[in-house]
Amino acid sequence: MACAQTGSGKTAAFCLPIVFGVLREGSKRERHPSSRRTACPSGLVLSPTRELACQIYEEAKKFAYQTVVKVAVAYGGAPFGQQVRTLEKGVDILVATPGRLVDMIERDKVSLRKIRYFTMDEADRMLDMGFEPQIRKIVERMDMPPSGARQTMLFSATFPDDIQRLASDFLSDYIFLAVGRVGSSTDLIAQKVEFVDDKDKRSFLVDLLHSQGKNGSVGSKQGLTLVFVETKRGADALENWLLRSGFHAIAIHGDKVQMERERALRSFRSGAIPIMVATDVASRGLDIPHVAHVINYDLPKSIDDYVHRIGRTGRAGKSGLATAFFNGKNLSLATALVQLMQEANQQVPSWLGECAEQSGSHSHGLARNRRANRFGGNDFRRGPKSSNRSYSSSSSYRDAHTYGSGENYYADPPSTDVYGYAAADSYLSASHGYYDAANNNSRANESDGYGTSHGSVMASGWE
Ligand SMILES: Nc1ncnc2c1ncn2[C@@H]1O[C@H](COP(=O)(O)OP(=O)(O)OP(=O)(O)O)[C@@H](O)[C@H]1O
Repeated sequence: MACAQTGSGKTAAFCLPIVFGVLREGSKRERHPSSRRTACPSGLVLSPTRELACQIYEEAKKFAYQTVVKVAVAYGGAPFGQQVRTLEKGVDILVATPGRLVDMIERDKVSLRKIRYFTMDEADRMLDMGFEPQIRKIVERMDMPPSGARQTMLFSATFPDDIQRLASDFLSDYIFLAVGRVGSSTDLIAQKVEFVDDKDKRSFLVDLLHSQGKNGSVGSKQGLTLVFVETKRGADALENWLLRSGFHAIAIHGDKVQMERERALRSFRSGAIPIMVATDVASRGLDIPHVAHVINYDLPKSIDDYVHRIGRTGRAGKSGLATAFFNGKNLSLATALVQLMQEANQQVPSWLGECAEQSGSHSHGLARNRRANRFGGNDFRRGPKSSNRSYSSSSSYRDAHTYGSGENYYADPPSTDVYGYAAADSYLSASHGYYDAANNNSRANESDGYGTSHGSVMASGWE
């Protein structure tokens, strides 16, 4: 179970080991004994959205470049037959969205019986209410080898406790790996919050875009702006409004046919259309290099969604800007937003601090939970109290607690702040289990020698 901030390079972190594993074991590209046409990949990567599946596929192909490893993609909204024909030629690593995968398995086009590497990207999203039944079906009822017989990797920038608990059903004896402050946004993103009433949002947005420059592009020609709204209808309406106001804008949401979605993304990515209005379909995983500004025209309900949305900028060591329109409807988010901004060294407007205080004990409670859940490599197996525990010595902690597998496996931080966020750059990792490289600037060069039974664990930051 691996957590690292948005834009820090998780795709490579799961693709490379799979490609390496397939190469090491020799690409067999097996077919099902009873049906020569059924593909039996050894690696499976699941993604919550079609666009993200395509992006992972493109990345995985690069990592497998000039090797015998074959990568394929299967996602809904695109012609079934075409994808099947590719699979029939043989595939080692299949990247898929859950719905299309289930369809392919049920039609005997794919079998999971040879899976050795199973990855869920955006795993917390994959295991929330929307996807969990499908994932359970894929993992538990579709011939996939059991958890001990395959390597299972779950990746996300956010990992709430309840989802971790659920995820452990799919894992056996696993390591929790955290790089950076889990669930937090990177301080490469400058976060601004403006108080804007619903009725003023359009004119506020237009002013903001005008101040950015011609056509709403940020700075240089390629500076792109991504505007998040709550609903599909809202996305279309705002796209129309922006077009009528003289901006080049395009909308992307789940009600558009796949070709339109892909066209929108292509035009935005290339800079031909510098403003994209999106629902949460574009909030996770998408890596669009020149997104300079993310605007939360409508704030999401959960702070984790906010973290993923603003994470479309400030990627791969670059800086970015995120602006949120906040009003009375967003009070329940105030406390978590204030905390998040403080943790990322952002200036919090005094009125927002007051909103957080006014929003009352309910959200304070939420915030406390979040704090306990978020930092210091917040492996839920450590228990809720761990965030406030002071670690006087690693051995006393190790003696006091043992998790799941019955092994002692800790990487105890020499010191933690009140969030349980380890201040140290790196520290011991024991034989198995929990590992936390707590500093985003963790030093790859100094991180050798973390002897784990899985081999050494490298934590690479941006410096
Ligand atoms: N070692 C590296 N050096 C430079 N760039 C890198 C490195 N690793 C990854 N990148 C680049 O960083 C960008 C972000 O990577 P990636 O999309 O994998 O992030 P992520 O952690 O999965 O983010 P998210 O949580 O938003 O899905 C990509 O453009 C990728 O090519």
